[in-house]
Amino acid sequence: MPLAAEPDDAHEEGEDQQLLLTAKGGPALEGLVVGSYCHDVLIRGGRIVGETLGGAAAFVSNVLDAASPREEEQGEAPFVVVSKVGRDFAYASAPAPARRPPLLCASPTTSFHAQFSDAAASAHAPDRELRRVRACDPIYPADLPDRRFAYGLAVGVAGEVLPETLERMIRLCHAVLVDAQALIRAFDGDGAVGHVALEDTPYARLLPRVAFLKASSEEAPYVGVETARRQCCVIVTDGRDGCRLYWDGGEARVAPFPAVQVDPTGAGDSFLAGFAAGLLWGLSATDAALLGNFFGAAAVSQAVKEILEEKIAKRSSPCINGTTFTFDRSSVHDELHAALQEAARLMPEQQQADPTNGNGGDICSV
Ligand SMILES: Nc1ncnc2c1ncn2[C@@H]1O[C@H](COP(=O)(O)OP(=O)(O)OP(=O)(O)O)[C@@H](O)[C@H]1O
Ligand SMILES: O[C@H]1[C@H](O)[C@@H](O)[C@H](O)[C@@H](O)[C@H]1O
Repeated sequence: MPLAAEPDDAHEEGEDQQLLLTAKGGPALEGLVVGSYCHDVLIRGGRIVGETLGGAAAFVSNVLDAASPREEEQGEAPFVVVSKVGRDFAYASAPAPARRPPLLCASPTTSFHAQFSDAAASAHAPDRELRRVRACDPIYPADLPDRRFAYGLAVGVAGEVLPETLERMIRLCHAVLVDAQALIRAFDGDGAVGHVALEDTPYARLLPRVAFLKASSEEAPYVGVETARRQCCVIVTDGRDGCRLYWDGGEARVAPFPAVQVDPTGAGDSFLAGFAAGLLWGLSATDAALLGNFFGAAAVSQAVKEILEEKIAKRSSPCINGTTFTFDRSSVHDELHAALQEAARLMPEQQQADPTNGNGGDICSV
């Protein structure tokens, strides 16, 4: 496993030269998450169907808070988020930004329009066309705290993690996990998100000092898995089919968990954070990928919450435990019934459609 530090940052003599991501006995497991929060506008059939907090940092924070190990006396999971937003940022009080506030810039918050085809509502992998409509400032090396971290997650969404920033992360962190989307995204004049080959970017030379590189199956061809796996471990996520790990000398498939997919946004981010949490618990990479798959599946299956958000206006006061229960069949009853029925219908369909669900990972050597 490659070490993150430069020779001049070399660890003390006798220090464990392996990945220091273990919950038992290692250094404090503080993490460094670098990538900006953003605004996501979800569009279906030409209509805005949702506006949400986005940015891999937000999804990653939620999963790390839920799943990473911490000492009993620690209130919050130990990690820092370095993220940038503008004064228009709409989600400062959402849990992730409230706990770990972003740096404020003069430029506007990065915003994406995600255009979903109708297939997005089905059990199959959705089509999502992404367009960056606003871009906040990049994150510079000087924006990072000047201290050591057990691990780093480079999770940019709009090219904000500059090559020199990734390099600084590598110097500061024992092990760095990188989402390929932070490295290979390109934006045309309209902001449409495309990809460039990783080997043509200034990030390519940093790969041997990265521990894990995660790419979606759509990004994998731009990463060049066969070349990259000789430099670091590459994980390719494949939606409802789970993921594959590729390293120099072997590969493993790790099976998915069933999910009713409503919105794929954040699946990859949640995967990476779940995977990192698994490593922090001391799991092998293949076992940690199970945790990644679990959180990826959880991220896409927001079915019931989304349905409730869409169909039911917020009550002014919650009435559970109160004396204000009513028993009328309201006007949303039938609509709610139909939406929940559709979600329930998709669940077994999806499980049946994928006979590999529930199987363990198959490891093979190459
Ligand atoms: N429909 C699904 N059913 C079960 N698990 C899923 C589903 N979609 C995603 N996952 C889980 O989440 C992981 C990441 O999903 P995916 O490969 O779609 O990432 P992605 O394309 O990077 O996502 P995004 O860019 O939307 O965050 C998968 O490896 C899988 O474990
Ligand atoms: O919030 C989302 C999410 O972080 C996705 O992983 C990323 O691909 C999108 O660009 C972003 O808008």
